Amino acid sequence: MNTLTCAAPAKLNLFLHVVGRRADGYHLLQTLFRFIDLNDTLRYTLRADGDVRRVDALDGVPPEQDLCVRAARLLQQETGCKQGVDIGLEKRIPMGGGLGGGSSDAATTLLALNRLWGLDLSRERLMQLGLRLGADVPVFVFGENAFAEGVGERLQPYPLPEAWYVVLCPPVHVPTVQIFTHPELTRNTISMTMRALPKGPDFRVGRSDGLVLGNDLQAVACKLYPEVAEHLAWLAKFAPALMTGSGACVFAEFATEKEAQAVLQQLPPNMRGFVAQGLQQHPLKDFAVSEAV
Ligand SMILES: C[C@@](CO)(OP(=O)(O)O)[C@H](O)COP(=O)(O)OP(=O)(O)OC[C@H]1O[C@@H](n2ccc(N)nc2=O)[C@H](O)[C@@H]1O
Ligand SMILES: Nc1ncnc2c1ncn2[C@@H]1O[C@H](COP(=O)(O)OP(=O)(O)O)[C@@H](O)[C@H]1O
Repeated sequence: MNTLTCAAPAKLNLFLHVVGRRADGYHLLQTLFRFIDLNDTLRYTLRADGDVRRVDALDGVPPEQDLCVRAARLLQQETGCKQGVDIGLEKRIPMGGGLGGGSSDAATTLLALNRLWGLDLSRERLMQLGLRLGADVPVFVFGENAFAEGVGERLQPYPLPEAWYVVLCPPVHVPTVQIFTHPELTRNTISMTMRALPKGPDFRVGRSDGLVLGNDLQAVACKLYPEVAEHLAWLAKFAPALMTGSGACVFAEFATEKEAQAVLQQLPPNMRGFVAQGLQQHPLKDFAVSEAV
């Protein structure tokens, strides 16, 4: 086996609460991750000389900062592996939209090279390595829709119903760090247990009896980027609408693809968006093996 072609799916945060802050400044979150069927495609080809190379450029991301390259080099450092790889990336997930594309590319790289290089690291070990690359990486290695705590590394599977999403992409780039460091960010939402949430199959975005499940990063993002507020207001005419992650993308949930497409067709010409189906699990879920418990 010399090459592998693998998908890296996007995610939505179906809600996101900021419940505290760690001593190092990182924020403690509670969030619900859902994978969707918008993928980047990555192609890995073995190199015998030990080099890790991106074969096509990604706008605005120098190779040494590229999360795929960093993931591959981290694996080499940690395992002493002497093999290299050429990495091709077909980018479809909008960058900096809160859809987790960079993190997902990194997770897919860890999973794919673990196999291509024959490293045999466990899922848990790959998740630990992933966390060093970004707070969102572990869930993609975990491979299931999940309730996440901590900075996103404490994960419990959360099965979700079939659903379609209209996702709108406001034409702005929202830097994650700008939202998390904003003085007006609220950081004291009451923490809850997963048992307080509706049972997975009953979960509906914005319609969870008695519980307010929003995105605590949204108010600051809307203040700094009025385009985010405008896109939310348009989508909210059809169904409860929320921002994903630190933005800028916003989404609403629908029970059928037909309903979602009907909304997308009414999108004004100055707005961009797409329809995506919620996945039940990550396409590479079976690529890693968990440690025995
Ligand atoms: C907000 C979320 C929700 O899923 O998603 P995105 O909007 O990025 O998709 C994530 O927590 C983002 O995770 P990720 O994009 O991996 O962030 P990182 O690279 O680890 O962090 C970027 C910067 O954001 C701040 N940060 C990030 C995560 C966190 N829990 N607390 C923070 O304060 C830190 O200042 C950090 O330096
Ligand atoms: N392979 C990659 N794909 C996308 N972004 C990357 C990648 N490698 C590094 N980055 C950097 O990570 C930033 C965040 O990207 P991304 O994960 O797509 O968005 P978000 O964190 O908002 O979900 C990008 O703006 C880019 O500078």
